[in-house]
Order: sequence, then C-alpha cells, then structure tokens
Amino acid sequence: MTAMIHNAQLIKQGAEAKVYLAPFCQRQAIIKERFTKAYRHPTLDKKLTSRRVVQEARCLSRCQKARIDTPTVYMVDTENYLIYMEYIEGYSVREYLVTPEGQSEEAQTKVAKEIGRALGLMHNIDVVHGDLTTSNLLMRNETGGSVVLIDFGLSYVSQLIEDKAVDLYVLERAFSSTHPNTEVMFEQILRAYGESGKASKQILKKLEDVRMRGRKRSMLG
Ligand SMILES: Nc1ncnc2c1ncn2[C@@H]1O[C@H](COP(=O)(O)OP(=O)(O)OP(=O)(O)O)[C@@H](O)[C@H]1O
Repeated sequence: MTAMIHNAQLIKQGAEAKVYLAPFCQRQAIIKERFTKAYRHPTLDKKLTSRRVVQEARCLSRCQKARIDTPTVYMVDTENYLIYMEYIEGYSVREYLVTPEGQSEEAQTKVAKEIGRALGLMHNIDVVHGDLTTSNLLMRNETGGSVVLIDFGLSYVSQLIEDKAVDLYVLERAFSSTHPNTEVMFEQILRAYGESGKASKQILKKLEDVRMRGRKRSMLG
C-alpha cells in the first residue's frame, strides 16, 4: 500500500487497520486501510472487510450530512479497503485533559458541552459510534479546539435506546479509567447530551440500567 501512495507516512498500526498521513489532491489526507484476516475464508473475508469499509464511510458521511463535525470523506476504495478522509490538525481530548489548560474547570466545561452536543446529534441520526474514547475525540487547531468525532470503524446505524446507552457507557468507562477526577466533566457531557438529543431522556434512563449491569458483572468477576 505504501508503494501505491506516494509519500505515505504510517501514523498508526492497529489490529484491524493501518492509518497513514499522505498527500492527496494538494493537501494532507488520512488514509485508513483495513486489512484482511488470514484465518478467514478469502471470499468471505473480502466481503466482510469491504462491508466494514463501506459501513465506516457511510456513518462518517451520515454525520457530515447532519453537520456533525467529523472528517470529510474524500474517496472510498473498496477494492483495496481504503478510506481517504480529511486530516484533522489538532490533538485528542485525551491529550488535552493532561495539559494545564485542559485541567481548568472552565476549559473542561466548554469541551464537555461540545462533546455532549455532538453525541446527542449523532444519536439523533441513529449513528452508534461503538468505540467512544477520549482518543477518538479530536480538537481542531483551526477552530480553536472544537471537537471532532473520529474512528467510525465499529459504527453502525441503530434506533435502539439500549445501543445508544451502551455507547455512552463505553465513554463513561473510558473517562473513569483514563482521566481521574473528571466525574463532574462527564456529568456535564450528559447534561449537554440531554439537551440536544431527541430521545436523550430515555437514553439517559437506560444508561442507569447499563451501569447497574456493568457493576453486577464486575462484582461477579
Ligand atoms: N481524520 C483524522 N485526522 C487526524 N488524525 C486522525 C484521523 N483519523 C485518525 N487519526 C489518527 O490516527 C489514529 C488511529 O485512527 P483510528 O482510531 O481511526 O484507527 P484505529 O483505532 O486503528 O481503527 P479501528 O478502531 O477502526 O480498528 C487516531 O487515534 C488519530 O490519532
């Protein structure tokens, strides 16, 4: 793949995908390459891998149409399992929260409101992210740190309250395991979410059940 794309720089090698930074149409772009799995039957594997690529690109485009800040999809190559998308210059919320600025109450409130609003809008259009972490929330340099949702690799479309509640729970767990003392910030995310989502009150109610199940499970080991 590096041979096919001129000047590609590998920025992340994951278990499912490689992410490159490369010039594309006179600008820097992100190219995400999903790889096939050797243990699967080749025909089935090709089908599943290209389906994943299409699903990721579709969820990204669906968000973009609803004016949710996500990387613009430039091109999808299902033959080679590639998505070309806008490169967001900035840093992740994960990185931001450990900076002196990111530790201030005021900054955290601002970011929390943006995150909650973006998630509310995303769930309004029935996109479930599937992997919400503070690394998958970027802050754009260009706009002074507005929040961009990335990595729709596990995303899908669902109307189910349960799926959306689990999506929030995944983020809550990510916050509590990665960022100590951010309970207030997470509450603010949920408040903003409650104000911008259609069925958000029901989803937040469901989140309480999901948390309870999570607690029971961890008690049982
Ligand atoms: N559009 C983008 N702009 C800037 N950086 C990006 C962009 N997309 C991805 N990145 C960077 O690459 C990293 C990995 O990307 P991503 O999270 O999409 O891949 P992944 O976790 O390996 O994929 P998956 O979870 O689908 O297997 C991100 O954490 C981020 O640092």
